[in-house]
Amino acid sequence: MSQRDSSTSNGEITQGINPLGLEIRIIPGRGRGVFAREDISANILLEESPVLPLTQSQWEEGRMNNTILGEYGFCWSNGGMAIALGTASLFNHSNRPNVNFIRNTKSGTIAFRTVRPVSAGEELCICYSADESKLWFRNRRLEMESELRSLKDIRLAKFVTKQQALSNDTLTASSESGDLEIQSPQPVPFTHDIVSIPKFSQDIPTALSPETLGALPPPLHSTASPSPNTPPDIGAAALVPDLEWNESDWVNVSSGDPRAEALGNVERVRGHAEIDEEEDFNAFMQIWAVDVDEPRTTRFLLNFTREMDFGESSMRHLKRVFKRTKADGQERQSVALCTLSHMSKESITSSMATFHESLASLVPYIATVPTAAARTDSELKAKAKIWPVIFSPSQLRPTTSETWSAARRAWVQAGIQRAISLALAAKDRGELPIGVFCTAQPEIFWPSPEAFIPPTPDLRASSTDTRLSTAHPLRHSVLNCVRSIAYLRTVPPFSQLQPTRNGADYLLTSLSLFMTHEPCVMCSMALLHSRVKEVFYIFPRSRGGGLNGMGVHGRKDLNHKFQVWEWRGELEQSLKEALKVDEDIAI
Ligand SMILES: C[S@@+](CC[C@H](N)C(=O)[O-])C[C@H]1O[C@@H](n2cnc3c(N)ncnc32)[C@H](O)[C@@H]1O
Repeated sequence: MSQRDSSTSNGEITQGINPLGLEIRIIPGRGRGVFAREDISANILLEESPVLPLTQSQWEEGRMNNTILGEYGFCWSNGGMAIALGTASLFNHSNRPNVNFIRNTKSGTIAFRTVRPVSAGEELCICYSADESKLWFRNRRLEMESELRSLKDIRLAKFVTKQQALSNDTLTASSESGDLEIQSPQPVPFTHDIVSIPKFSQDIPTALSPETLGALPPPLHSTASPSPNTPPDIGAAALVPDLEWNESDWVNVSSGDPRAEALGNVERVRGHAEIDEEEDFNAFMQIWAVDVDEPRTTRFLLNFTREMDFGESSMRHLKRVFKRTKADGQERQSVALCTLSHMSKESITSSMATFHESLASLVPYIATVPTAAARTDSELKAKAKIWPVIFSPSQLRPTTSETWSAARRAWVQAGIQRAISLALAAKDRGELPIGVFCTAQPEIFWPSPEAFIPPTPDLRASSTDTRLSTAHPLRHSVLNCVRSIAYLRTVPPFSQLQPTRNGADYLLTSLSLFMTHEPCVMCSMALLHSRVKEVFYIFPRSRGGGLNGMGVHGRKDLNHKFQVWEWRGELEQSLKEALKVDEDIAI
């Protein structure tokens, strides 16, 4: 860390007054730290610090994490943060702390107690987090180390002068052999000569303009009139003439309707994340738990778990208390505490003892519990035998459209038919027979507003593949469609709409896409970046597909997920032949 100036004008460190005579000292690489001047026994109250509590919105809106206060905040109630006043706010972190802290949100104080005997001269440390990845100063150090490593690589690539190589040698040696536990690397000397950045040639335009970008044809679903300067379709987005999109095709189809009989269903294409999630639903994890015979003790324990901030997200599905009947007919209550990585057994034991004497004799043990909530009655019963969990039927994902209303299935079929018409029209023009139709889901099908950003109404685009006519390898139908929607959003009426929510006017946010063919990996990623809501396609690819193949739509390591459905309706053989694409060309 950068060393904070904590000394007075005459160079001495400012010492607070405290009954135990704790001393503040500067430690290289850590700033200030608090030290014991004398031996201190275990379980001694070092300080009861009053705090400055800040609500979650005060903390976030004030961007406190980006200020110096971000390094001093303690998690507080309701997502808020608190700054402890007093010497205790200078306790550094150790993963084997000798000091424990208990927050009391009612009195607005934090009590700091020794967890074991501390010798004179020892630094007093608390544990900021058992999860190393949450220690911001460690992350900073790792970043600096990686910068050092890349400097070394550059040097090996002979981009650095002999003199610079010497200075880097010194740096690298100190970072590799130094005490990485606490030492930050020395600052890296800045040199302009390590890599030379090529300058842009004068020929490259510095600003993008309509001339350099090329213009698009007029939007087909908007009332905007073409600008007189707009050249005819140059194939940039290949908007095709708008076909009739007639609500009456689907809106009145009800289950008794003979038209409903002829509707094809769609089946969910599950990505990797959904498959993993399914496995998680039947998996188990381990937590710390304690057994209690006295209901009164359970109440103290529940207060303790609240004070300790044990509301971890990975345990929200678990009921905190598991009531069991012992062989002698007496009731025993098992209480879930926290995950194994959240806190060590020793820290829990000492914290319980500090919290209340009735908890001092409890011994945490490892309990095996379900990793997820129950989605069905039978899951609820089966999991309750291991550890009771909450009931969450909404997490049961439909795998087919069989349970959807006839109108919704008719809407899907209309979208699919539209994509087929587009593909056939493209084939007539000598293009690959691939069609895409993008539209907003009608309001009657919207899920609950909290779970969904409402789509821009009436925003639609139809597109086809234009790789052949433009001799442009990137003019895939999906990319053309994304380009069209991007353009439509820049012209009236869509450019004049106020987004209902932040991000609601971003590309394909909450829109649905109907396609004849499963998109390739590039197009699947474009859909992901565009925030599409759902994709329906007819033909999976045998290889190179981004959805059925690579599962791009459901990866945990990507920042957006969307649903994918394969259409399983009847298609005439002649139509299948007409829509065949040579995957060697089209991938
Ligand atoms: C709450 S403050 C502790 C007091 C701080 N050392 C000071 O001088 O004000 C937290 C900051 O101390 C530093 N720190 C705490 N524990 C550390 C450790 N184990 N190793 C390196 N730096 C540490 C980090 O810069 C962290 O952001």
